[in-house]
Amino acid sequence: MGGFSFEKLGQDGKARTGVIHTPKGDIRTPAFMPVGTAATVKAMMPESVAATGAEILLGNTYHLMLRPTAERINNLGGLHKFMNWSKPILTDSGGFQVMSLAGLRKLTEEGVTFQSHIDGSKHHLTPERSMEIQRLLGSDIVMCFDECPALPADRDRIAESMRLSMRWAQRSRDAFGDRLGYALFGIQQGGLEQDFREESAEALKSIGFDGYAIGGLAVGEGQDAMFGCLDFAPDQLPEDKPRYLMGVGKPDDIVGAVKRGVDMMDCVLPSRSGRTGQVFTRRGVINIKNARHADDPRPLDEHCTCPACRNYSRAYLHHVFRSNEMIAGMLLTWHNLHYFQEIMQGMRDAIAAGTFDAWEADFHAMRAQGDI
Ligand SMILES: CCOC(=O)Nc1nc2cc3nc(NC)[nH]c3cc2c(=O)[nH]1
Ligand SMILES: [Zn+2]
Repeated sequence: MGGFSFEKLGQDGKARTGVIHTPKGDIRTPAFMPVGTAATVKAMMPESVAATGAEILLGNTYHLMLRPTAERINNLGGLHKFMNWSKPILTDSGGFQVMSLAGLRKLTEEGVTFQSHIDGSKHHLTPERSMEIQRLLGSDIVMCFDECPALPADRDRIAESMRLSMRWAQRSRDAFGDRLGYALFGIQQGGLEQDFREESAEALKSIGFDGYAIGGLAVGEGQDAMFGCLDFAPDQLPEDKPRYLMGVGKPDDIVGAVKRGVDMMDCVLPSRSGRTGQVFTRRGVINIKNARHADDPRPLDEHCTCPACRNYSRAYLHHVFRSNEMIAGMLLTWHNLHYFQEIMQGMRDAIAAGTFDAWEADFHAMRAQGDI
């Protein structure tokens, strides 16, 4: 079984396209990862997720450690077998979700103690425990245990938090050890500050990782500030390793990030929106709940080849959504995930052909059109 490697196949400006080779399969980049929080991409069967074109999905350490626990999943053969997904899985380290979901948190040099949002039980996460949990799950791409500071934060707080994350990155690396075929990604922090981001990148490079994530963004700073940071942060990271931007995002966020050198992203948006009736299309967003769809015989998107667009009218989707039928979330999630993968495929092809700028112009022009 081979190891883990990143093969760059093309570049257009700062945008790159390539393949991440892993023992569980190849991941073509730029790649979008659906989020499978509780060992399921909500409202989707795993084979449906694969049918959308997804080649890797994300699992959440915080949720799985609380329920059903990493030990139970390990005893049952690991997360791939447990959730019937044989392709690569990336798991987060839990730090970000502890700070955003758990109760009664206490952050120290050692790690984080917190109360479960499910039953109030007390738990402790450290870099070492996070590595153990992700190993028990059988994760193919393991993330360092980090701390993501809530914005806005002053420079001293950002520097202090980043330096803690860098000490935790070293401890994560030491605890991860050498696991052939499995990857450990470091996470750059430093807020929107170019000097702190540089210091963080240097620290991560001196430790050495299989991939480098850009953390601390998509936390309310807004697209302009995020793109401003992405105008320099990816270039601070090794150019021969995958760059992963967490928690992004809307279609135009994704395009802007790839344009600036990002290779991988994850976001709950397409799946969560699918369940709330928000539909993403090449010409903009449709809110299927709106009464104006009640008699509309057209598909969501006449060019889309997903099951929702091939077999159902907007009128039907409006009806089942309004009736709170499960099929609504299933079909709208499937469409959104399919559309997000279509954006990624379009960018991979355009970067390989050296036509990214034209592709991007067309992407934005299509969305400018009014009523959809
Ligand atoms: C997914 C791997 O990330 C981690 O293990 N830590 C981490 N996760 C983040 C998730 C984020 N989601 C958003 N917006 C929706 N911003 C995020 C930042 C981080 C982060 O800094 N660090
Ligand atoms: Zn569709």
